[in-house]
Amino acid sequence: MSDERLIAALDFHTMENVRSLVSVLGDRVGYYKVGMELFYRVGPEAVTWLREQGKHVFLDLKLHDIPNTVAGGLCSLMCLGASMLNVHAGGGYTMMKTSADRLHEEAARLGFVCPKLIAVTVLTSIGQKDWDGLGQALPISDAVVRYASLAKQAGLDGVVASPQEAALIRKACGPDFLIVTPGVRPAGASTDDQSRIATPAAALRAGASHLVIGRPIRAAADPGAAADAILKEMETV
Ligand SMILES: O=c1ccn([C@@H]2O[C@H](COP(=O)(O)O)[C@@H](O)[C@H]2O)c(=O)[nH]1
Repeated sequence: MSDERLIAALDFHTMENVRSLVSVLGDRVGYYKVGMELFYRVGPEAVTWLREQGKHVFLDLKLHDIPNTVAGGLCSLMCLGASMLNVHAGGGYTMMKTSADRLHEEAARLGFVCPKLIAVTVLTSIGQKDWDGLGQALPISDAVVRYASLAKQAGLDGVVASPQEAALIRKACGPDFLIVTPGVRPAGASTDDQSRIATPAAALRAGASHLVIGRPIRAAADPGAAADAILKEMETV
C-alpha cells in the first residue's frame, strides 16, 4: 500500500505521460504533485483526473503576488479539490495571513474541506553561491526558519523547505507543522539542479512530514522498482 508521506512529482507536459506513470506506480503512490509544467499546459484536468483515480494532489503553483491577488487565486484553485496548495513565503506575512484567512472563509462558505496551505521558504535549488548573489544577510538556514515561523504565525499549515533545514524548522514550529521537502535523492543518485539535498531516510529522520520526489522515480529505467526502493528506505524511519 502507499505511504502518504511520499509525493511523486508529475513534471510532464502531457496527460499521456501522467496516465502512464500513475498506472505503472499503481497503489505504491497515493499522493502526486502537479506543478507548473503540467498545469500550465494541461490545466485543471491534471488535478481532476488524479482525484478521479482516488489520488491526493499537491498543486504546487507557488503563488507570489500582492495579498488580494494571491488570496483570490487560491480560492479559485481550491475548487479543483487538491489537498495542498502553496504560496511563496517571500510574499510576506500580510500576503500569507490574507491568503490563509480568505481560503478558510471561502472553504467554509462553499462547504469544502479546506486544503492545507504551505509556504515555499528558500528553493532547494539555491546553493550558497546563488544565495550570496541575492545579497541576503542571513545564512540560508536562518532565513528558512524565519520564513517558516512567519508562515506559522500567519496561520499556514506548513512549509516547503530542504531536508537540510527540517530539524531546525521542526524545533521552531512544533510537531504538527507540515515540512514538505523536495531535494530528496537516494544515495548515489544524480543531484540534477538541486543543491540542498538529503536521502529519503535522512529527510524523515530530520523531521520532514512529506518527501517530494520527481526525477529519481519518473526518470528511472524502472519507476516501479525505484519507488519500491524509496518506500523500503522510508519504512526504516
Ligand atoms: O524548493 C523547491 C520547491 C519545489 N520543488 C519542486 O519539487 C520537485 C522536485 O523534483 P525532483 O525531480 O525530485 O528534483 C519539482 O517539481 C520542483 O518544482 C523543488 O524542487 N524545490
